[in-house]
Amino acid sequence: TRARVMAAEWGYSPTNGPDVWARLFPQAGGARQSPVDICTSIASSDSNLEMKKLTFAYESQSDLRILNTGHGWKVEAPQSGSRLEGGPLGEDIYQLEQFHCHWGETSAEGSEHTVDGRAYAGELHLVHWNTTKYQSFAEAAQHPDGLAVLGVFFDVGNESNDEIEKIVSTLSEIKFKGQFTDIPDVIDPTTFLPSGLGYWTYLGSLTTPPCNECVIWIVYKEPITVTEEQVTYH
Ligand SMILES: NS(=O)(=O)c1ccc(NCc2ccco2)cc1
Ligand SMILES: [Zn+2]
Repeated sequence: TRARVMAAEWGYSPTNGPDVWARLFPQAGGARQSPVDICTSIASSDSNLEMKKLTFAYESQSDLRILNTGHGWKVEAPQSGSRLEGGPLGEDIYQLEQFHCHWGETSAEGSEHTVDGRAYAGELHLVHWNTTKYQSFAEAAQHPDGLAVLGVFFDVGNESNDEIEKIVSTLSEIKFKGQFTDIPDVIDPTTFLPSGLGYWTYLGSLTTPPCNECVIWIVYKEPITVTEEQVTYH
């Protein structure tokens, strides 16, 4: 049926894009949908967040599987030894499940969140789930505090990012949606994070179908620098 075809083919065109996602993914019409435009003038600084520092600890992994999602790349990186906690996350521990990026046709746009109306060239998402309260990623994605996603903006500059290079250097092997390959290099997700650890946080959702309203968003203020080649389709 049309419903099945639609569910398989959500995208970003006028006929299958965000404006019609709610027809098949009811949560897309909800009250806490992501992405949002971050208006820095009304973002309030919350003293308790400073009290309880956000801390993270990741493992380095090799032979991670990278998938062409049709909208960018996704690296499956379940890390039982990883921990994200503190800041807006209360007393719960969140564990890394995967990381992926959103980018555009040109480096003029591509990020999902915008800051005072400004889009960045792209955006990296490190997706974590609440292992204190839930038994699996899929279960956590059904609850308002189930996931925590770290967002890092990509700024285009002259220096390439060595860790991102390890990832995008494999894309020539997975030119088509659904293809995957293994990244031989050792990847340490810590290296994706900017040096300045200031962030904005809000309660939101998955930014793509099924658009579950289950994400505590933590978006770093400082972008990381990548080259044009590292953040555009080619
Ligand atoms: N861009 S994002 O970080 O908000 C994001 C978007 C979609 C998923 N999908 C993973 C999923 C959860 C339940 C069913 O499928 C995961 C993360
Ligand atoms: Zn994402």
